[in-house]
Amino acid sequence: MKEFKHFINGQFVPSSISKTFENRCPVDDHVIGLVHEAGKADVDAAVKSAKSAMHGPWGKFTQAQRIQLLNKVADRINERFDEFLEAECLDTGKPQKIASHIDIPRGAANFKAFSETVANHPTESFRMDTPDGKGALNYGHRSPKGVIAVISPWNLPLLLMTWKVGPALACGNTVVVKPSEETPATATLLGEVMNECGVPPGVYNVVHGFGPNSAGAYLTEHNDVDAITFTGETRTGETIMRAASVGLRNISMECGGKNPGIVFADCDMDKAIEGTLRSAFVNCGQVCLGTERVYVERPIFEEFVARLKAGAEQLVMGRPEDPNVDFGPLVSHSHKEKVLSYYQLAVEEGATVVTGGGVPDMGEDLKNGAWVQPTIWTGLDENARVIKEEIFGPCCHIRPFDSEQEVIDFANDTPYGLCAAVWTENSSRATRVAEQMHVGLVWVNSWFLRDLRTAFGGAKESGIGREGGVHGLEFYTELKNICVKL
Ligand SMILES: NC(=O)c1ccc[n+]([C@@H]2O[C@H](COP(=O)([O-])OP(=O)(O)OC[C@H]3O[C@@H](n4cnc5c(N)ncnc54)[C@H](O)[C@@H]3O)[C@@H](O)[C@H]2O)c1
Ligand SMILES: O=C/C=C/C=C(\O)C(=O)O
Repeated sequence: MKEFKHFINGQFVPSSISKTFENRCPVDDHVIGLVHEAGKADVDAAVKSAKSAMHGPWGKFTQAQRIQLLNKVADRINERFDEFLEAECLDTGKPQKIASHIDIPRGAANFKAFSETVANHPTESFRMDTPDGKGALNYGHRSPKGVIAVISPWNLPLLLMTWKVGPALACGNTVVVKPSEETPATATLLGEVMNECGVPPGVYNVVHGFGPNSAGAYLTEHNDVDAITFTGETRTGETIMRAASVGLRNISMECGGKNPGIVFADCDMDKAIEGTLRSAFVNCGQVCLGTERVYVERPIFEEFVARLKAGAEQLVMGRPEDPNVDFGPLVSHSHKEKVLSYYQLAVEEGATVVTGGGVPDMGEDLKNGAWVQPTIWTGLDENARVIKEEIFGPCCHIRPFDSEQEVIDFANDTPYGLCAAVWTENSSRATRVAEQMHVGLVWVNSWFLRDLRTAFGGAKESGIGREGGVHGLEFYTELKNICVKL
């Protein structure tokens, strides 16, 4: 039986409390392996090793040396691409067709992109006058924060974890990663890659386990953790912020969303349908940036609903390794129960089910998997819970609108503020609407088109802070002003 151990100080180590839990594949519920659960002592050891590594060879590396090493890590992920792909798809059930284009290449790219940013970013400098006429020179100096705790979710495990580990290491920090209990595999595999590339022991550590009273809580409450970067649910983010308040440790929060898609009658209909289909259903709807509320201008409403329904019904479900498959199961049975409870609630709240709404018949072979149907609703009131709460499944509600102001109000009427997609061929309108969205990211005539140099993060309950490009430097480094009297 495969075992997923902690990776501490360059070594794979078992649970100090001799506890393991099963890692199951959501495609058919088979057991992939046993995950070692961290006790407090394991987390202590990981944090200690990360702290010591700051004072070892890693702490003395030049920026160029660090960058060279991280480029090597990226290359090695690509060399072991098939292993990462298989591990990610077993854990999540997602189609290889998707993970081979998104998760694994981005997992590697995250190490290169942030190295480049750090290498090429200037620090500020201000020359000032002084009464003696000789002046003074101020300049900014960035140093690593220290030990960064990385708490990551299960939906894009390698991508979202390396999106934080890449910049953290590029800036010279060390990390302790707590991957989601649902998806321990790729974070563990990355430990092997770190060793193969010669990354010093203690720079990258992984502890496995759950949130409350387990690895997640032990790590975020640990005194020697200098800053915490988190991606996951907003309510979990609140708990982590409370933990971070002790010792006034910095946080970066990327949380939930209930993102609107706004489709104007003057859109390119083919593009809007293709983009909305992806934004609602890719990764079985388990993307924080996904669209769960679609607003369509009334003249094209009927046609849009019919075409989105046709597209949803053409999605091919099946095993990850089948190249024709574009739709996998949800990540787990507990998540399936949550999503199905919203499918039921939608009907209770008065929705018309346009397509889906239940569990597909996947045949004998896959009957134990966490499968649900892609689902589209119409007819709900804007105050319905299904319109207000993040479901994180392959579903969306479509509502007609009559004016630009009306749809802006609908779109913003949510506690979340992660992203929005606007579909129109009128560029003035696109800009006008985009600027009025209370979110961190807007896509016009596209969705999930990512340039790693740009700011990424959410407004309102979708997050605090921005990562990406130079923006991550604010979080991953301590900026010091040095004033030199001339
Ligand atoms: N904004 C973004 O960039 C972004 C990206 C992806 C996912 N998400 C959000 O993530 C959620 C789905 O992921 P999830 O279900 O894994 O989220 P989650 O909040 O349940 O778990 C995320 C991580 O936090 C850990 N955790 C849970 N409780 C904890 C605690 N008390 N202390 C410390 N750690 C704890 C979990 O073990 C896991 O590793 C959705 O809400 C989605 O919108 C946001
Ligand atoms: O589920 C959320 C997806 C987030 C994507 C990114 O953070 C990214 O592309 O960098």
